[in-house]
Amino acid sequence: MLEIKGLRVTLEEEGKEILKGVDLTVEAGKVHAIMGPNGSGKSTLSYVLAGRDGYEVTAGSVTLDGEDVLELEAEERAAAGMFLAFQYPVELPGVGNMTFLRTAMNAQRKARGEDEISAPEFLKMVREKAKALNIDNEMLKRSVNVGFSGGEKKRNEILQMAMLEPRLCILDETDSGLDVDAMRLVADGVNALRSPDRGFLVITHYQRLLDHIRPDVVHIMADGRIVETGGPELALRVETEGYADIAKSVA
Ligand SMILES: Nc1ncnc2c1ncn2[C@@H]1O[C@H](COP(=O)(O)OP(=O)(O)OP(=O)(O)O)[C@@H](O)[C@H]1O
Repeated sequence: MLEIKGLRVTLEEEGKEILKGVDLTVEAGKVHAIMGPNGSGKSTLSYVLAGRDGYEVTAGSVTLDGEDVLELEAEERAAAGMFLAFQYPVELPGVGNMTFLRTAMNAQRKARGEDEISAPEFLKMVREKAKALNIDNEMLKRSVNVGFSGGEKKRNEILQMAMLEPRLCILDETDSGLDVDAMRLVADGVNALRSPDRGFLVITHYQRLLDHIRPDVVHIMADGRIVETGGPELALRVETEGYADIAKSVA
């Protein structure tokens, strides 16, 4: 489904190379996790996939179901079914959470040539999904993420993901700053979305999220490359050995 080949990326302003040849394939129905030391390029990879400005792709390719992702604008990527839950969700003062969700859903439906979702259908869906994530009606009425606690912002990201039902979900450190109960809710939200035609790329530092979201494949990124790939046991190895020992065993 998602195929990344030899991806090299530099920062536009400084010309510093961050990604140094990333190869990664995420199949439909699979959950891939990426772990790795601070500064190894994990967030950069997610930003480049989402189409954020400021990065220059100097080599390699990214395709989603055979379509060249790098040629698409950020909103076209979303319409193609990519969703990114950010490490630092943005606040949108003056934009109501419900209005935002409905507008985003309808923009995607329009791009796919589908009819807009009706108000009653939308309300039913958002209430149901918000309830599962312990997001109350008052939070749905507030401006997007404004004054939300860190954990509330992360749960709100998962609500967006649940409403948009993307083909490829990318979660960038969605577990950071979550208390144990909130992490469970986030993990349950992700697990509820698992399906044979949906793929996940989960960036995380902690094994504990992966205890709840059982990944099919775990990758270790170091210095802008995927240096090791394995099953869930690789995440456990990181927990006990740390990255330095794994990097040594790879070198
Ligand atoms: N806009 C920027 N300006 C300067 N340096 C940057 C910028 N964006 C990324 N970098 C650098 O690129 C490297 C990779 O950063 P990135 O955020 O992708 O790492 P990460 O693996 O996600 O780290 P962490 O685990 O700490 O979140 C770091 O050294 C970072 O300082």
